[in-house]
Amino acid sequence: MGAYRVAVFASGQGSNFQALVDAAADGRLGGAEVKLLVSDKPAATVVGRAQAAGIESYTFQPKDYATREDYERELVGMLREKEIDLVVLAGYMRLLTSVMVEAFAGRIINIHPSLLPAFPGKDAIGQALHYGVKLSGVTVHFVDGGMDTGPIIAQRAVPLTEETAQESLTAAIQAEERTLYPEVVSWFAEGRVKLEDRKVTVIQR
Ligand SMILES: Nc1nc2c(c(=O)[nH]1)N[C@@H](CN(C=O)c1ccc(C(=O)N[C@@H](CCC(=O)O)C(=O)O)cc1)CN2
Ligand SMILES: NCC(=O)N[C@@H]1O[C@H](COP(=O)([O-])[O-])[C@@H](O)[C@H]1O
Repeated sequence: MGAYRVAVFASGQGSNFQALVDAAADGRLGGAEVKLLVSDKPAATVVGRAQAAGIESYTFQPKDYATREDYERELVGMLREKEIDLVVLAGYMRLLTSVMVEAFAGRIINIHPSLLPAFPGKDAIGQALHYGVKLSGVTVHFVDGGMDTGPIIAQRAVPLTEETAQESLTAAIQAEERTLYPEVVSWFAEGRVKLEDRKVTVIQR
């Protein structure tokens, strides 16, 4: 049996992508390999990170397709052809339709910069600051048909003080993300994640 094959979907800077690539190189990804980067933003920084790491990237522009389903059907075909085991969304800023969600049921995860179900969607950090929470954090969850509504796999808390501003909270959250996401992917590579209804269990080694 070959290595556990991961495709990362990203639209922006790619710090989570880089953390996953670095973890694989350091042997901290449970034997998984990042085999592909997919981006809807061909000029995004993350694409340059993939090129620098020697990882294949596939970019597309949603405006070139009549519907989301059209480009997702192409993505599904490619992911199957490359025998991808797990789709890891890492700052991928497009809603997935049932085409992707059903084709990779139980094999698509996302990282979100809040303690879901609080502050789903865009600008979760800004939402948390505006609300005045004393504790925010990071969530890794399964991706389902809703926006950030899938079963929760792992969470890490990040405290706020009166001095916490957007920049410092973003830095603290992204530091937690860079540690948590590789750990969660390694659990999948080791076959230790079980999902029953909405209950997620990670089997201890
Ligand atoms: N079916 C699902 N798809 C996605 C999920 C999910 O839980 N279920 N998570 C998101 C990630 N995400 C926040 O975590 C997110 C993605 C997309 C958007 C959004 O408003 N996108 C717009 C386009 C924005 C743009 O082009 O810049 C859109 O899709 O029309 C907000 C939050 C990933 N997908
Ligand atoms: N709603 C999704 C969302 O807000 N995702 C967030 O986008 C950032 C991507 O950073 P990166 O491109 O440096 O990995 C990450 O902080 C991730 O949690």
